[in-house]
Amino acid sequence: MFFKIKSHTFGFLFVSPPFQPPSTILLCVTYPSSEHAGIVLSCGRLRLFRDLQRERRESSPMSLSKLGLAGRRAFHAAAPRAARILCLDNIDPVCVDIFQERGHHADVKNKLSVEQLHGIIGNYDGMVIRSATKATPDLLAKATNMKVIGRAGVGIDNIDVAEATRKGVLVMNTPGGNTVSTAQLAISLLCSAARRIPEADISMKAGKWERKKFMGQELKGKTIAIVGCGRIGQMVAKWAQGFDMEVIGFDPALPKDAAAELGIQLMDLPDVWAKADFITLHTPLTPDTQDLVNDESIAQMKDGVIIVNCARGGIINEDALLKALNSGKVASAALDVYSSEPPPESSRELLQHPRLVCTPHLGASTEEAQVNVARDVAVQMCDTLEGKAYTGVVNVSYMAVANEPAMQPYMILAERIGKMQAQISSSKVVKVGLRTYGGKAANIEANSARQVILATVMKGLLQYTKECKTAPSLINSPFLSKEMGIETSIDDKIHAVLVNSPYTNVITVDITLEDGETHSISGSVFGEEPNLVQIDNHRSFPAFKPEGTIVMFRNEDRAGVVLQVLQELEAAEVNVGRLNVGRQEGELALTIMGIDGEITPDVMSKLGALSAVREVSVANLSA
Ligand SMILES: NC(=O)C1=CN([C@@H]2O[C@H](COP(=O)(O)OP(=O)(O)OC[C@H]3O[C@@H](n4cnc5c(N)ncnc54)[C@H](O)[C@@H]3O)[C@@H](O)[C@H]2O)C=CC1
Ligand SMILES: O=C(O)C(=O)COP(=O)(O)O
Repeated sequence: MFFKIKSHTFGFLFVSPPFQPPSTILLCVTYPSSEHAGIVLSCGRLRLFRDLQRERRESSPMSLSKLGLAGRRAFHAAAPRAARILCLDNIDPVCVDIFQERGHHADVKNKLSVEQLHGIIGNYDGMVIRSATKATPDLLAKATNMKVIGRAGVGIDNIDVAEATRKGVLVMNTPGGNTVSTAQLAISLLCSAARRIPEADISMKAGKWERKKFMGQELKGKTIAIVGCGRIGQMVAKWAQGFDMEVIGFDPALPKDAAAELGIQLMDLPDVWAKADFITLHTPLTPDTQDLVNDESIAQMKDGVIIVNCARGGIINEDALLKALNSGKVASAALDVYSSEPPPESSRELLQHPRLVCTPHLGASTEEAQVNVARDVAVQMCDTLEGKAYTGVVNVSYMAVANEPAMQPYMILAERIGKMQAQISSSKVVKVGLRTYGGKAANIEANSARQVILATVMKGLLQYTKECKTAPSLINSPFLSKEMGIETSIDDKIHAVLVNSPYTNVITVDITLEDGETHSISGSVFGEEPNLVQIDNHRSFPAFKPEGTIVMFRNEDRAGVVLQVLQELEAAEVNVGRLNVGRQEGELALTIMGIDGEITPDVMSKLGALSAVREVSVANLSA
């Protein structure tokens, strides 16, 4: 292989792509300007570069900074060094201190109307909220600079996560910081309901002394059901065991043996309802948990059951609960959360029910929990805005992998293959299949790496898909692809043509067009340098750097055909900087050239009109 050639006039010239010395070569130096467009032709016969690619390059002079960091670029380049953060919902001051220490600007606004919030949200790169602010599609539409929403707490049901994802906004929460406080409130409410403390308190304050009226019950020996055995549920389980309660539970994500180690006997919901003396809810509010406690489930419960909800309003159907309290089926209930907060006037009957204990969403309202979540959210958001870590991100699982330096060349390659696939396709792409193979510094066969690569391919592809109305990013491209009905898949098998190839890593992107046509492009990273190594089933395809504007066509493999193309380009003052030809016995050749600047549709039609040339396409692969 030639990498550089000594020239008396120019010193060392780097040869790019690396050039395998054939029997005869003709070397000429051209000027990369339109003034000298086509000067290569004046040197006469051009010996075409062929079969260069099947050689591994273990090192490359190209640096990552020269390549540009695709992953970081996708999220951070647009973020200013000093981000502007809006802190809402009475967040603890430690949050602002951390943003300021880290060189960011934080504004605290605790009394904004929805209109006022809509008016200013566009100025901010980040927003910190608790449960009061609703991140609705309307708000997100106005949050044109938003990069990350930080929930200082656990529940994200007040954030339209799908819409945030579509807009390329990361959503993060801070689970853990308020676990102890919320579990403590759940146990407090349990005890309050079991011993009727609030009722007795009201009676005493009314000047009464009613010792017989408030008979309660012991927790010892009773069965408590934990629905949702995550952080809070597990802590409640541990403390309930301290009261000598028998703990049963339901959580589809918790393995049975892990539950057994925690002393929780897992069972299906109908058994949970039937066996429990006390039920405490600790799931997020999701379509699965909405109205989980309803007329039907209450009917399956023991008479006199006590229900506690410190998780989310909406998990209990409030009408069903009121009926059950009135009938005595539910002996008492304790609520910290409501389907609408603050609860409307229509909830009065429930809230004033003598056997309902209620608190105004206080689970996380302790000094300790508020400092914890405010500190965690600020650190997490700073780390993310600075591209250092992605802790707590709930809507995109692969950001940390996308940020690894070793992934950057693969992401550049993936994005450019995606761009190329979209631009050379004659109709809409309906399916995209990814195959990855090998990798050294980065294991591109790992599931998370494949997700990053696929998202990056789709980011590039959607940029050139006219049906895509939202700017694609690493964050939203999987979501947008799904929304646009583009089916994506990951396959383990290497492309048939590349079996036994010497490449140590390969990314292949197979696409299917709406008319059923299929295309495949493979690339490989040599050292840190992305290269295209395969297009469709073309054997002996020359490695080609996917950069700048490239023109590609199939042509009859005979003297003068490429020359005709070059002459057309010369006439249009288009300078050809790179040119490779892949040949295949008895078939059309595949010519790929890198040109300076743009090529007009008119010139493209002229190339297309050449009788020995077929399927001319152009792709802009600039960063
Ligand atoms: N009242 C308050 O101030 C607070 C309320 N919360 C609420 O508590 C919830 C739980 O918080 P953490 O324990 O920290 O979250 P977590 O994520 O650690 O635990 C939630 C558990 O619920 C389980 N789950 C999900 N869907 C389920 C279903 N359909 N049935 C049964 N289990 C299901 C999950 O597998 C997970 O184990 C939060 O989502 C939030 O809504 C959290 C903090 C404070
Ligand atoms: O963390 C949660 O999910 C909570 O519900 C706490 O809500 P808050 O931050 O106190 O409004």
